[in-house]
Amino acid sequence: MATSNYSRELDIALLAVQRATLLTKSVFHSHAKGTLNKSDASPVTIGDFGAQALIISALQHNFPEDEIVAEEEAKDLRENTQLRDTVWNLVKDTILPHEQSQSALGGSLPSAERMLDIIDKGDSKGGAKGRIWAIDPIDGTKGFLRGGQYAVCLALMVDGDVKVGVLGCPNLPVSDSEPLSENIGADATDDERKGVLFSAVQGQGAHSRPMSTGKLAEGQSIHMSPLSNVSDATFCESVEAAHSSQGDAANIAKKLGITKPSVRMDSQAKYGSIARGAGDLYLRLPVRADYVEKIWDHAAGDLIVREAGGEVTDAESNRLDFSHGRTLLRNKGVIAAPKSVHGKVIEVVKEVLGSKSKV
Ligand SMILES: Nc1ncnc2c1ncn2[C@@H]1O[C@H](COP(=O)(O)O)[C@@H](OP(=O)(O)O)[C@H]1O
Ligand SMILES: [Mg+2]
Repeated sequence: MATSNYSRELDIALLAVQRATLLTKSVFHSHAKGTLNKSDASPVTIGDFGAQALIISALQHNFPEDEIVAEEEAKDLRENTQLRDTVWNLVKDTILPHEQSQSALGGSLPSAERMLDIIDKGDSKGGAKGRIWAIDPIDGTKGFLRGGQYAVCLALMVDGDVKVGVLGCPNLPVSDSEPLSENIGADATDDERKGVLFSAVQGQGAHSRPMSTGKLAEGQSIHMSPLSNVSDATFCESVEAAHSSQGDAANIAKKLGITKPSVRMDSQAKYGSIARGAGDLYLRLPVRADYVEKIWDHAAGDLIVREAGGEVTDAESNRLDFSHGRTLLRNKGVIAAPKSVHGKVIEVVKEVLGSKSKV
């Protein structure tokens, strides 16, 4: 088979994520304005289903043979017609303003029933063979609900290896050079300086572009910060203490000589932020030994950081392995850092986590 540069996959993924992100934003605003009161469902439920439907419909139109691993299934919508109709009304009204994108994405979805079937196409078991897309329609549920950071995430894996990754981050600054503020996780009232799409293709670098409502601009190349001294690092972690041990992260930071407070934000916006050099490290440290990470929470971010010149591994320094189904069965935790300091960070991570297991 001829080698692919994945340019068509990237174009479709960017348009699909742009359209889905616009839908999630409109759900958030309608909810905030009280115009979504016909349903009792949470706005995140509505946004999740709607975004997943839009992305899968674009993928099915363009790549009908590909498999899809997505977070949601349509069961709840089949049982609740009011919820189904709320989602359907949003999905059928979410269009991109320029003609060309509409036809590239296959136009509008034909009916509410068909929308449910499309949502259920995300039930692939994943695995080590073939072309498989991973979708998280709203990553950072908690961030979305509080008006903070969240991301619409899409990645293409081929034989278990991530080839294309796109993250739609509507509440991050447009500018790659804006440093991370401590309250970025909470204070994200959107204005025209917010909203960014990150993307990467294996071997072709990572890029960012504004999340416009119209035709997308050319991507700007992004890079991890050229950090030579790890003690100068700004590190990112989850807002949710249940998702990543903030105590372990604080111990690790202290041992590395880091004095700046951590920047807490929800979702894969953390991967995008360090890939553009706005922050330096992303530490995700297991809280519960039995929790297994999901591939849709990491596939796009993993490629974007690595293509920006960073290294992404688990807490034991193994690469994230996307070839074992819907979860990262073989990995515990995530450590993402510029190549220059990743080894040093891992050394300290092992020291801190290792000393805990001996207690
Ligand atoms: N105990 C746990 N440990 C680690 N991650 C968890 C977790 N419980 C849920 N998650 C995942 O953490 C994701 C959010 O990551 P973050 O904390 O970086 O914002 C959630 O994605 P969703 O928000 O899409 O459900 C969910 O899949
Ligand atoms: Mg998620």
